[in-house]
Amino acid sequence: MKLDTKAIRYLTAEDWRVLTAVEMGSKNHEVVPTSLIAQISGLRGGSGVHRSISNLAKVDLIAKVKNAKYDGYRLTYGGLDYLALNTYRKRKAVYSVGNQIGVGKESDIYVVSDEKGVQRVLKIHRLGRISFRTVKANRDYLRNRSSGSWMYMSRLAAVKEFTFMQALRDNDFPVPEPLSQNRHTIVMSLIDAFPLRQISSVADPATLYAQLMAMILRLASFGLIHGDFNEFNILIEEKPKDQNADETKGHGSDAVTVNPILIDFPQMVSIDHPNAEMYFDRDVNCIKRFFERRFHFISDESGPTFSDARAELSKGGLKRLDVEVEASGFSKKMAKELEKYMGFVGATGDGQTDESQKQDDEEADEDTEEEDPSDKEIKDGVEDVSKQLNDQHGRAQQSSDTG
Ligand SMILES: Nc1ncnc2c1ncn2[C@@H]1O[C@H](COP(=O)(O)OP(=O)(O)OP(=O)(O)O)[C@@H](O)[C@H]1O
Repeated sequence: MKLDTKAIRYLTAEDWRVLTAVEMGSKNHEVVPTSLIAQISGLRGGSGVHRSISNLAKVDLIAKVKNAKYDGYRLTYGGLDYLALNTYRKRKAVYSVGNQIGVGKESDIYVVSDEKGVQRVLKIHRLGRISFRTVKANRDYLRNRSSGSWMYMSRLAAVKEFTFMQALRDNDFPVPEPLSQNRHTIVMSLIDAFPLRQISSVADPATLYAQLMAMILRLASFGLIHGDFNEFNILIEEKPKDQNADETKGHGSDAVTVNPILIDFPQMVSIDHPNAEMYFDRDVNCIKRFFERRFHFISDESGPTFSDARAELSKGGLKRLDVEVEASGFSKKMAKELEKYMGFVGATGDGQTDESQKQDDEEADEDTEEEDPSDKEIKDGVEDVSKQLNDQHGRAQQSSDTG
């Protein structure tokens, strides 16, 4: 679905209250009865509630659902988008929404501006929008999920991305600046660069290759494995070597430095994760394979191994970011829930070969029974996340399940 902001300026204060009420009601009702919407919004009795409900339904921010027992409404992704945008507007994080610049498998990327006209990136997570082609085993499971459970998973993905981006940025990793997070979305700085995937040649592949391998190892030294390190998730920023250099020298091989920027880490895991070694090797091999195919570059060295990664970690002296993120907003419980989902959709990264995809599908198959989250779990989860989101600023949560 597309983000269509046309209707946003026509919503009245009452419409916003009703939209918020539908969201709140969704926490424990898959279909929110009209009477509950009226009650939560505090607009009881007047014709206002009904007018707002019909306004919101007309522009698809809520949708009418006929239940066996009663009729009611559910929030749509459009409604959730509007609520997030309204929060950003109040926080002065986003003033206007511009063009869509990216469509990921499960996200939409927009350029937005703040009040001063500074451009930023709004990333909207849309889990559940997977390509059913790639999902063999769990097709029915996925189709039968309620929209609320997708929204919940999308929130988890946004919280994960924001928490990791903050931790990485704080430790001088080249990632966009995380600016704000709300619901299923994040706002980050705009990187003026192309994905590695779109780059047909580089002046010095050996240097870029070494930079990328060093980044994989440096992540490990902080306790992290990326898990999806590939040409889609790395932007290549080219900067003149000497900012004051004479422009007439042009941008030949000596005139630019090449900075890889990591923009996406949907599968980042701890180096202590049971599959850490597999993820690590896959990251290394992804880059090797890409450099060979695209730049016909083969390194003399075999590339870092998982024991190199472990050795980096045991040098010590650095923070354990895998532990830090758990304490600062993305708990182990949230990680597990998101991982379950990833297992279901076989969402194992852009850079994977068919073979490993097949393997993952088989693994997901075996786990089907056990991994079906109940409605209760989903509801509890929604509450957890709302709490997390409310608490997010400035508080390092003591997670009870860090052990
Ligand atoms: N901060 C940013 N600055 C500039 N461009 C960005 C930024 N973030 C994302 N993009 C653009 O949007 C595209 C998709 O972004 P991203 O990889 O984060 O989405 P995704 O849904 O995770 O994609 P997929 O799962 O298909 O890899 C990127 O390839 C890039 O071109």
